[in-house]
Amino acid sequence: MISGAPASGKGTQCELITQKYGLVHVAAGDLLRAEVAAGSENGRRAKQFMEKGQLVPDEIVVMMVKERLLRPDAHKNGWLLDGYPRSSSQATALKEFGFEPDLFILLDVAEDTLVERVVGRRLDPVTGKIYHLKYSPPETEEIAARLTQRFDDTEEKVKLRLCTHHQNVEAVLSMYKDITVKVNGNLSKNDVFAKIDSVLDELLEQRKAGSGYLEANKA
Ligand SMILES: Nc1ncnc2c1ncn2[C@@H]1O[C@H](COP(=O)(O)OP(=O)(O)O)[C@@H](O)[C@H]1O
Repeated sequence: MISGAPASGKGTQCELITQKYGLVHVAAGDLLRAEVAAGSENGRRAKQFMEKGQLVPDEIVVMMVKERLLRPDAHKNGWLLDGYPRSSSQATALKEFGFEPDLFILLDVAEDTLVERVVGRRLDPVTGKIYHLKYSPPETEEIAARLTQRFDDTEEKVKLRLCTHHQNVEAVLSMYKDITVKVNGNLSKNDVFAKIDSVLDELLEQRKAGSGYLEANKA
């Protein structure tokens, strides 16, 4: 699981993590935006909350995330949950569905950095890649020309989302304190990934050693 304030770098780090570890990236925000784009009833309802930077009601988000996690690819390759859970009720629902995370990564970023990142954030609708006009500019003019901005990526709206984040983050953290790794998200995206990569690598080593132990015991 990866968590953090709006624009703390969750989506950017998920791109790098899934490239290296082959996990299925399940981002609640992306699932919701897909429903909004599809014009579904859930999407129409969700947009009302998203525009105010408020959490979309559990009865929409929880089922959406659960169905995605139950798909074979997530079961086979493992999942990287991004932007969920954002409340204790969402964390409890996940546990009741039998989904237990191995690691909870919390990206920690200074507030003024977050606002600057949001205002400059752009998305490539063709590849889904995340860019920043100043810190991670598009590689080509062609990409630059088609970049879009999220409807909730304005200075006024990110302040609302930050408020929502601060209201909920402690309750969620308290449920994963034994597996939480806090990562300094103010660094460059590659330096942040280097830290996350070393933690994941160590976890895999432990897992292998552990299974080796179990195998040895069976023999
Ligand atoms: N787990 C969630 N529960 C409820 N609403 C959510 C959840 N994740 C995302 N949302 C809604 O979608 C919006 C965008 O979320 P996201 O794409 O994760 O962006 P960010 O992390 O930058 O806020 C949030 O402001 C909120 O309205």
